[in-house]
Amino acid sequence: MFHLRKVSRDVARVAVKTRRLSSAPERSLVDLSVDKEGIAIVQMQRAPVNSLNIELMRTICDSVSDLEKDKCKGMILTSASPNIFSAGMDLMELHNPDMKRLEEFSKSMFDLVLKLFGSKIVTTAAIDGYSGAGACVVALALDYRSMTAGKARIGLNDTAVGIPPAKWVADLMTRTMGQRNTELALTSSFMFPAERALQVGLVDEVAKDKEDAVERCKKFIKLYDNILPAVRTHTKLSLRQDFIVEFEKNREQYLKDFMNTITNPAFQNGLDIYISSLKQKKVKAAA
Ligand SMILES: CCCCC/C=C\CCC/C=C/CC(=O)SCCNC(=O)CCNC(=O)[C@H](O)C(C)(C)COP(=O)(O)OP(=O)(O)OC[C@H]1O[C@@H](n2cnc3c(N)ncnc32)[C@H](O)[C@@H]1OP(=O)(O)O
Repeated sequence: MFHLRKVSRDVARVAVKTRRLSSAPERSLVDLSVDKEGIAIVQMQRAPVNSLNIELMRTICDSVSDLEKDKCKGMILTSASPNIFSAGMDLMELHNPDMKRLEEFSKSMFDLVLKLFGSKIVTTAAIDGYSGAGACVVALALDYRSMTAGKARIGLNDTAVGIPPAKWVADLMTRTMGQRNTELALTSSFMFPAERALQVGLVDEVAKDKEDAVERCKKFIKLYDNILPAVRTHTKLSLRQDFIVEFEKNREQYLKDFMNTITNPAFQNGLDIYISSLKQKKVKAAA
């Protein structure tokens, strides 16, 4: 939890609205606060591993929209879970899914990626722990990433579970890491420690701990203090327009591809085994 000296009225309104959007009224899925300089911290708190289900993705998406409306300077996406930024897509959403919900899930995922990638404000992530697959995609959609050294790993491990990454996912990674590094990362499903992630450009800075990661994000956001926000946004979006246009154009196809992948019986069998192995790990650890 961050202790902020002053929270504006606007921010209080944002926080209330965000809380209402949560699927669990008694406990918000994100903790949202804004400091006196207009920098927001959007802290995911969907225990135990911040797996991205529909509700968490929508809550993040709506939080960013609210921050944009309130003309926030920038946002820092981070996590309340110790040692885990996010475990990626919620596997329970993908396992024996209800078709209607799966479609909603897919839409929420696309909406989130587009919202983050095309956001008017400066978007950053303080990554303090595991950030695999879907979580890495979310991080890649932001402007800047700082990651703590140590046990934390980041990467797109789709091929390790037998799935070729979607074209838009590869495109997103290529924009950040270049063709060669993306090719190596995606074909090997390598999960990068912070120092290696920095070398290939997957993250921008290595931090010593979460607090340091957050501070580095703030410093990055403040780099824009002397640039007119409208000019910065215009420049950013004109450089990103090709990806956004291509995504919108192919969105229906991406949806179909996603639905086909998930509903493929071979994928479901593999997922069965994968989920059992995750549960088994816990049983073994307890023994
Ligand atoms: C499938 C995509 C097709 C193509 C789509 C196209 C584009 C999509 C964009 C990119 C694709 C993304 C796909 C994904 O993101 S799939 C998810 C990938 N994530 C993982 O494989 C991570 C799996 N989890 C772990 O490795 C570990 O849990 C950990 C995150 C490293 C944390 O380890 P630890 O602290 O030891 O905690 P546990 O392992 O004991 O887990 C606690 C608890 O949480 C459950 N859990 C873990 N991960 C997930 C998850 N992703 N979804 C749902 N639930 C998860 C785990 O089963 C434990 O539950 P129980 O307490 O009930 O046992």
